[in-house]
Amino acid sequence: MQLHGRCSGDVLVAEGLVKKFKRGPMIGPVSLRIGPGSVYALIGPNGAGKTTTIRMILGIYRPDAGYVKICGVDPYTGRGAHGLAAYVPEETAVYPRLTGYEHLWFYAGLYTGDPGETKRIVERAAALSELGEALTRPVESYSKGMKRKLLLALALALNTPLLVLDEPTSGLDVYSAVRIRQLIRRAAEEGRAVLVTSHNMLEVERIADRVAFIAKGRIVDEGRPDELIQKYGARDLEEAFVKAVPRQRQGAGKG
Ligand SMILES: Nc1ncnc2c1ncn2[C@@H]1O[C@H](COP(=O)(O)OP(=O)(O)OP(=O)(O)O)[C@@H](O)[C@H]1O
Repeated sequence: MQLHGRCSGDVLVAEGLVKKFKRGPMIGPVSLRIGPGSVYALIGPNGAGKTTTIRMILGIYRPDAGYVKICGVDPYTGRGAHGLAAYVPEETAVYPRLTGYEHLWFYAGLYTGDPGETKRIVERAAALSELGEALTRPVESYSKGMKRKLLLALALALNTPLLVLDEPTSGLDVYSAVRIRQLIRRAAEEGRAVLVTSHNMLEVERIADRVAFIAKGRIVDEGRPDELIQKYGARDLEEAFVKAVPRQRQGAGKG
């Protein structure tokens, strides 16, 4: 597998990102960087601002302050950003009437205009999904976990420098979760930069090279899992997180 030579230096640079919701809290400022070959985990309580941060990074929300560069390109203005990031949101959105294969062809075709490359992505995603014959059935017949596996397999099969996975293993059975974690590590070994959110601390300890604790819309601490565990005198990352983010600092604050 070819490394992602399209980026020199960090794949993702996010600097001082702020989002102020009209009727809601202020998220940020948030800054983070992810280099090629690295898995970066955002950990935080419900409502801390993880998904909002991801949406700003991907150009879905325009930040009120700060900037994002993916391989040097601003994803909001869009010019040259196509094909730089693959994203699996927390809520799995699929077209119910399309079969699994039709989904793969549709999204792979959006990613690349090249028919040969589209076919390679579809074949790779089909194999990674392990959905077998089910890929010929409409997605409305899939379980929640099967839909998730389909979209994860597609994102893993795309050759984007940045891979963003919002709670990737949520709702997956143990075997599938173990496999997805292996595939996330493999994606990093292939040179991709991976941004994940997770509420599963054991998972984060296993897959992440760096971790950020986020609370009330801000990054409270950041480092390698072992560094954070040591810094907080904790037995594991879960304990370090609970020490770093006391309960009253959980959700995002009002702007
Ligand atoms: N479109 C919106 N309008 C107003 N407020 C919003 C909007 N989207 C998110 N928020 C608020 O911003 C805060 C952060 O939400 P966000 O979805 O980023 O949290 P999260 O860390 O991803 O949470 P979870 O772990 O529950 O998925 C919450 O208080 C949420 O209510």
